[in-house]
Amino acid sequence: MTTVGINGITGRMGEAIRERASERADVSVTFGIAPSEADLDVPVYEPGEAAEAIAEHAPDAVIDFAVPEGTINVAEACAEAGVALVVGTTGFDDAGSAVLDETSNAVPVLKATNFARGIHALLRTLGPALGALEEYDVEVMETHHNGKRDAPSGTAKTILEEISEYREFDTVPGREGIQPREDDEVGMLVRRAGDIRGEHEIILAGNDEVLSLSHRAEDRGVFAAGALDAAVWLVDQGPGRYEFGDVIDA
Ligand SMILES: NC(=O)C1=CN([C@@H]2O[C@H](COP(=O)(O)OP(=O)(O)OC[C@H]3O[C@@H](n4cnc5c(N)ncnc54)[C@H](OP(=O)(O)O)[C@@H]3O)[C@@H](O)[C@H]2O)C=CC1
Ligand SMILES: O=C(O)C1=N[C@H](C(=O)O)C[C@H](O)C1
Repeated sequence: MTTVGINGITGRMGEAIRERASERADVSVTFGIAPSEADLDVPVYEPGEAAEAIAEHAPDAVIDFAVPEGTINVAEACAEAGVALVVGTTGFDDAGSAVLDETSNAVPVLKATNFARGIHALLRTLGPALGALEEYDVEVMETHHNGKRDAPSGTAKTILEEISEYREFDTVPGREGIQPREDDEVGMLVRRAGDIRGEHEIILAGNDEVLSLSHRAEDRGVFAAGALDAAVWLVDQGPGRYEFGDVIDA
């Protein structure tokens, strides 16, 4: 049995993880961290009490779906206590990413911008598609619920990074006015509406044909399941940085 604490336990993903974990026998949520008070079936600590919470519950791992400053706070506590860290939070700046690198010198850290297995299958099809359609224009679009803070999504940034393995381009965030498309650009379109869980689409368009690669998460349970799988796998690894692909390939 893998025991985990959730950083951001009162959020949309915190709730989805608690729900998914309650259906599994291999993992148990023993506490959470969030700024607001909450009456849950596990104790909830304030971010300033992260070290105390970890010392008291001695979890095998912490799963983090919060905000970047909250991730940094809990990462430091995990490094100090020797606890594995799964990071789902998106929107880090370079300094935040450096803290995760530093944390991984002490403990195993697995960060993924998307814990849906379908997204990883999509990412793996992207290279061959770009290789086969070298002259085609590429555009990326993501759509999320109206409560999402960061844009473009972490997954969209991962998709752009993957494209950059195959092409040199400038990312153009939407277009306005007179702005004809250049050959070496990728448009990055962002939509926020309703309670859409998360949609990503890449089009490769030539003359007279369009290849569309798309993924739609229909329930946050799909991210929660992946994050729990990642935690169960990560606790057996040594200090270092890991990706969700490592869990999928294991
Ligand atoms: N990698 C993936 O597969 C996925 C990643 N995400 C990412 O996860 C993150 C959270 O998403 P979502 O659950 O929708 O967001 P929510 O806004 O619903 O939840 C955020 C949670 O973080 C808590 N929080 C705020 N500040 C801190 C802090 N300093 N320390 C600890 N906890 C804090 C909030 O508490 P309070 O309510 O008290 O403010 C809340 O519990 C986002 O970055 C999102 O992009 C989301 C889905 C999938
Ligand atoms: O905030 C969300 O909801 C999501 N965030 C992740 C991202 O930024 O890519 C993953 C998923 O699309 C849902």
